[in-house]
Amino acid sequence: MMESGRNLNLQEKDILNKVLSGEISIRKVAMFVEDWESAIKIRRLAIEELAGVEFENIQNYSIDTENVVKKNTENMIGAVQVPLGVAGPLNINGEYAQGDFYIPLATTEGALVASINRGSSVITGSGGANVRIFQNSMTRAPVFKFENLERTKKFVDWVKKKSTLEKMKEKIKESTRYGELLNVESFVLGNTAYLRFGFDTKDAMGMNMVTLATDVIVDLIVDEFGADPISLSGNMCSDKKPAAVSSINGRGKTVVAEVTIPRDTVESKLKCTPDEMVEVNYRKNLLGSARAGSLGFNAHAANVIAAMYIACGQDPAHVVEGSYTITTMDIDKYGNLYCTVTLPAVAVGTVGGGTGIGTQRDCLNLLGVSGSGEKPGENSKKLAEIVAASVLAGELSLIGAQAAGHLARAHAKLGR
Ligand SMILES: CC(C)(COP(=O)([O-])OP(=O)([O-])OC[C@H]1O[C@@H](n2cnc3c(N)ncnc32)[C@H](O)[C@@H]1OP(=O)([O-])[O-])[C@@H](O)C(=O)NCCC(=O)NCCSC(=O)C[C@@](C)(O)CC(=O)[O-]
Ligand SMILES: NC(=O)C1=CN([C@@H]2O[C@H](COP(=O)(O)OP(=O)(O)OC[C@H]3O[C@@H](n4cnc5c(N)ncnc54)[C@H](OP(=O)(O)O)[C@@H]3O)[C@@H](O)[C@H]2O)C=CC1
Repeated sequence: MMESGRNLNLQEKDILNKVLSGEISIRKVAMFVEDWESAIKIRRLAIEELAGVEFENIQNYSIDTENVVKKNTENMIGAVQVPLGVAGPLNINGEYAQGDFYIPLATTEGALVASINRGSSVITGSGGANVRIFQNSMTRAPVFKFENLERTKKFVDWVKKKSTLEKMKEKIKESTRYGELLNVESFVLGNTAYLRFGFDTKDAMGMNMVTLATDVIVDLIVDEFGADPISLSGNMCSDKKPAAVSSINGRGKTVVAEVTIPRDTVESKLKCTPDEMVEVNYRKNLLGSARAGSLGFNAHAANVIAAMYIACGQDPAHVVEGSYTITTMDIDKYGNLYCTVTLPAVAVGTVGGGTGIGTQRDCLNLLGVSGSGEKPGENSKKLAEIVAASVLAGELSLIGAQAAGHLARAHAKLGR
């Protein structure tokens, strides 16, 4: 356990004083000390002085800071901890995820882990969740401006040519070993054109990878067509913002999970009937979301996705895309409950980003997906399937609780 305390050597004291006097900026502390731990300690003590607070906890952590300060977190001063719960076993019959899984959930919302645990037990007792990935394409969309419509049209026609796509595919080899350009779609608004590039990023979630790859493609476009690039990201991607384009066309992995739950299991485990659940799903998730103008038609996909993403070192901002989830519930011909969740945009990786940090790596290891897959891409697909099955568990339990009239009771008992 790292506890870099308040003891400073003479050199560190001198630098702290210079930070406090404004001679050295917080950002540049690392340039004046021998190791990154000293820099973290000096910054934290400086912030204590400047803000008039005394930290009691953030200095205690087990993170290997060398990699974190280089790759993840600028101006590091410590770490916050999020409690980790586990749900499961959750039985999954996916193409990549097969068998029983224990789901790591980093959350402070009482009743959430219990809910996913209940959903997992219902799914596992019903023979498991079937899961399939229907699309795999991480997007980045630069924006270009043209002097007039004629030139805009010429640009879009040029982009459509097979030979242009081939050149772009070749060009990105300058920037990535694993990334592959799959396709490009053009969107026009007046004299502005957006190119929405789709990439296979293998085991990386891929946003850094595709940003760098798109940058070299933009160089090619400038050289070969002479277009005026306005921004490397023009929001048609659409990264970390709710957008119909990502919900409809998909972004990252598009994943669907299904389960059929026997009527008596619904009654004994979820304390309601399949018919009551279908009614709640229809009037709440479908009609209620439509009336609200929502892009998501689910109960709390974001809850499950946030807890898993934080546990597994994913970028939590991509919870936005996770919330496009659509939940369906029907009664099959035997009177059992048939439930599906469709997640159009799951942005997950098992290499890069926060996946290398020790505690997050432990969670990925728990799921058997840390690092590169045996065949690159297999681990991130397995993780995406596990995320979808976990969302299915969360939907079943919460809709069950609302159908049984247990939502408030559960949160009164477990959440306060
Ligand atoms: C809380 C339960 C699960 C109780 O559910 P229950 O059926 O009354 O509890 P039970 O004691 O009969 O236990 C049934 C199973 O639940 C699990 N379970 C039960 N308790 C625990 C526990 N302490 N720790 C771990 N697992 C637990 C466990 O799997 C257990 O099976 P067993 O192990 O006994 O064979 C249920 O009422 C429930 O799921 N409620 C919904 C809670 C929920 O999903 N909250 C999520 C947050 S809500 C929110 O943020 C979004 C919202 C609501 O605003 C969105 C919207 O608009 O809808
Ligand atoms: N830059 C941006 O605009 C944005 C960045 N982010 C951040 O980006 C980070 C995630 O980006 P991401 O690109 O996933 O991660 P990294 O930038 O960490 O890149 C992943 C690296 O892993 C290498 N790699 C090794 N093995 C594999 C494998 N099996 N499959 C794929 N790649 C492999 C790739 O090499 P190579 O490239 O040579 O193939 C790549 O360089 C997160 O920290 C996130 O917060 C989020 C949103 C936007």
